[in-house]
Amino acid sequence: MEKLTNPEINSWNDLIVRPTINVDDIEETVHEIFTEVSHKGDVAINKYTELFDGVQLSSMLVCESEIEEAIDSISDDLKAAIQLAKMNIETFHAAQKTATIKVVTQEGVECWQEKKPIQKVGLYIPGGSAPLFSTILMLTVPAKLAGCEEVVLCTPPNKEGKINPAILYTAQLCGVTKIVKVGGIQAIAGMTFGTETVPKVYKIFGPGNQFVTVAKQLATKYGVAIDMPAGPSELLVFADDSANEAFVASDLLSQAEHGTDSQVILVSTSEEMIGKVETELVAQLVQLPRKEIATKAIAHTKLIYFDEEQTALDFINAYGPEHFIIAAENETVFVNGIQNAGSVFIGNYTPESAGDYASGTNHTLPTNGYAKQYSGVNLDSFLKSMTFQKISAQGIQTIGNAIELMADAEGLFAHKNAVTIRLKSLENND
Ligand SMILES: NC(=O)c1ccc[n+]([C@@H]2O[C@H](COP(=O)([O-])OP(=O)(O)OC[C@H]3O[C@@H](n4cnc5c(N)ncnc54)[C@H](O)[C@@H]3O)[C@@H](O)[C@H]2O)c1
Ligand SMILES: N[C@H](CO)Cc1c[nH]c[nH+]1
Ligand SMILES: [Zn+2]
Repeated sequence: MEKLTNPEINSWNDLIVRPTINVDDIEETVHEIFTEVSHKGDVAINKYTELFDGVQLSSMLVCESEIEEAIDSISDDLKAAIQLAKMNIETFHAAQKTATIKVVTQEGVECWQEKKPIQKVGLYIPGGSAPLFSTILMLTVPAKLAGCEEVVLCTPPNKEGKINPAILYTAQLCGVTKIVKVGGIQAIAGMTFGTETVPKVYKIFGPGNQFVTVAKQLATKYGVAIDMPAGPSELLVFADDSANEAFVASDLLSQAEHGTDSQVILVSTSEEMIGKVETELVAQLVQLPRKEIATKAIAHTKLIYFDEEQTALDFINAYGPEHFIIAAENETVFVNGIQNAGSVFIGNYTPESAGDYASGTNHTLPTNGYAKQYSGVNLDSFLKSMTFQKISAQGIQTIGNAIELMADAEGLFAHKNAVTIRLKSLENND
């Protein structure tokens, strides 16, 4: 952990760098695997599953009996919890539906915009260090609400070639019909190029480690869209003296336990609170089953003191955290002033875990500062906006001359002529 006091603005660029592996090294591996999967399909996928996941699979596809077995093995309490979360996520995402926008811009010129589902989508569900079945809810619920026709789910198998039962239960609950046992770069490559078993999709969604995130970014070069770079988890908490240090430490550890490359940061205008949280972190850390992972993540934690709330807020906006918790007396300043964050959690009783699982918001969010330009997954992520227009004879007479003049000025005669020919035809009929 590093403690900093009023860091100068010219040092912020260094402070906001995430503890990630060198992307250049990963890029080389990603390129290699993409090339091989594009040429050899399933053979290449199986090779990399054996290499990275340590298992040789007889079939990549999850079969019906595996799903039935999984359903039987999940407790009723867990099933009820998953169903409650699904209901809240559905309620929140269904409310994001918008009506068609229809406007008559000039008499006889009618324009409208409608949303259409992306027909084929691929969902990546992380499974390397923890089976994130909650991510299935976050991705399938909006995909189904949007009306996507083909939904394929990829997730890595364990060393026995199996998928965690909670992943299978949640997938069938959400109506996923194709579950492929493949993870990491090879999964993203499969959904990018299509193989004998993995369908090619139009857009890939979902979080993952740095290998997955770099692979998703490369997929865009091959014409596949992605939701956003959603890599190793991050949390930034602003806490003043009104915060509860035990709550703050528990939140920071909740994201630190995701992976050794997670980053959690505390920003405060109270030196006393920083000290209290530090003590709590040490006390709570030793009790965690995943303390080895969390300890490594906490090693790159920064505890930053600022004299002024406004400077603290400026720093937070420069950092652009995936998750931002506000535990402050003056919470409105932060709620109104935050510009760059994936998801915001307000007050002492809003743990980040609530958004991870069950409050209703989506947990697939931009990391590594991408909250400055990307939104988290939402209903619109699964839709495209299409525009339509219908112009009457009267309408083309109203705007035709403007089009002719503009086309002429751009030196595009054929554009101009497409209007002129119609105007002349109308004149001749008069
Ligand atoms: N930003 C978000 O919205 C969000 C949400 C949930 C989780 N996450 C993050 O997702 C990540 C999940 O990571 P994970 O590792 O547990 O699961 P994962 O499924 O993303 O990755 C596991 C796969 O990585 C591949 N792999 C492992 N080592 C490799 C190597 N050396 N070279 C090439 N490929 C390799 C393997 O194929 C393996 O199947 C965590 O970092 C977590 O913080 C982010
Ligand atoms: N915190 C993760 C997003 O960064 C999501 C998650 C899933 N399960 C638990 N947490
Ligand atoms: Zn989490």
